[in-house]
Amino acid sequence: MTDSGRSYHTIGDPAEVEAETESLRDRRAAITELGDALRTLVEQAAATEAPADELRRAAALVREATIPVGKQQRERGQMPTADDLLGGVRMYNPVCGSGSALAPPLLIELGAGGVTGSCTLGLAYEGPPMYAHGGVSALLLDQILGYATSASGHPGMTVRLDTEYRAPVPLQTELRLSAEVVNVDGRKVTARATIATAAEPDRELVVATGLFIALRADQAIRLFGTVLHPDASNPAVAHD
Ligand SMILES: CCCCCCCCCC(=O)SCCNC(=O)CCNC(=O)[C@H](O)C(C)(C)COP(=O)(O)OP(=O)(O)OC[C@H]1O[C@@H](n2cnc3c(N)ncnc32)[C@H](O)[C@@H]1OP(=O)(O)O
Repeated sequence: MTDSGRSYHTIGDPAEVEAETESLRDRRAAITELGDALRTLVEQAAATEAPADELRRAAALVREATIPVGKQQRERGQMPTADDLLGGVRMYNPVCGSGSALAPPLLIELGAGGVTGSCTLGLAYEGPPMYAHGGVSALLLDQILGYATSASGHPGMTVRLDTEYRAPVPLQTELRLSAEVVNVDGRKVTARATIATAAEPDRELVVATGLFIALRADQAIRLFGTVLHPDASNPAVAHD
């Protein structure tokens, strides 16, 4: 989602996302700046035909860059301080996070009947020559399916992802994704998502159906422990 220069993984009305302090805003902007630089590096490294000495020079520069970035590292059980889990801000989400070198990033918008997404995949995501790796398509689809279930008020975890690859997904081409919830059966939520190109949005290249399960409180505690702090206000936890 982007507004006033922000570009990071968030869901919901930005006005409802917790008020950003000036320093948090600045830190998120810096995380996005680093993410942009990393994505450029990853893409150029996947496309480079530079000679060996230039590549070794680049490797030395990158190793140098890891020194300031590596100084203060969080551990697995700690959320990034720039994140707002319940507000939906996940700076390093590998699909949408503006701080992630892995994320295209996929930009997601909430609509009336579901969610839509857009991104362009570079050569770093290549599977078959000129086309996206099938696992990358599944990654994008799982994410947008998760958004659709959350946006419908039924967040959960993916337990099943059926993916039908009808045609290859072209690289360096603007893509359109969409997802909507098609069934809610207690804690089980089914959603459908598609990938198409922006030029031909009705031609479904990849179609996925995802089954999501809302976690019981005991499951959330077992899986996420102190990271999630499950309580009555946590919408990801089913209370039955
Ligand atoms: C901010 C918003 C954006 C968020 C985007 C996120 C998108 C990304 C989403 C993900 O990638 S989540 C990560 C990948 N998923 C996982 O790691 C989940 C791994 N699975 C589990 O940990 C457990 O399956 C889980 C805790 C979710 C559920 O526990 P159980 O497997 O014990 O299931 P449970 O006993 O609670 O069963 C609930 C119902 O689901 C059914 N079920 C569970 N797994 C199933 C399955 N694989 N296929 C079909 N049905 C399944 C189960 O049969 C049962 O049906 P009934 O109520 O009719 O008896």
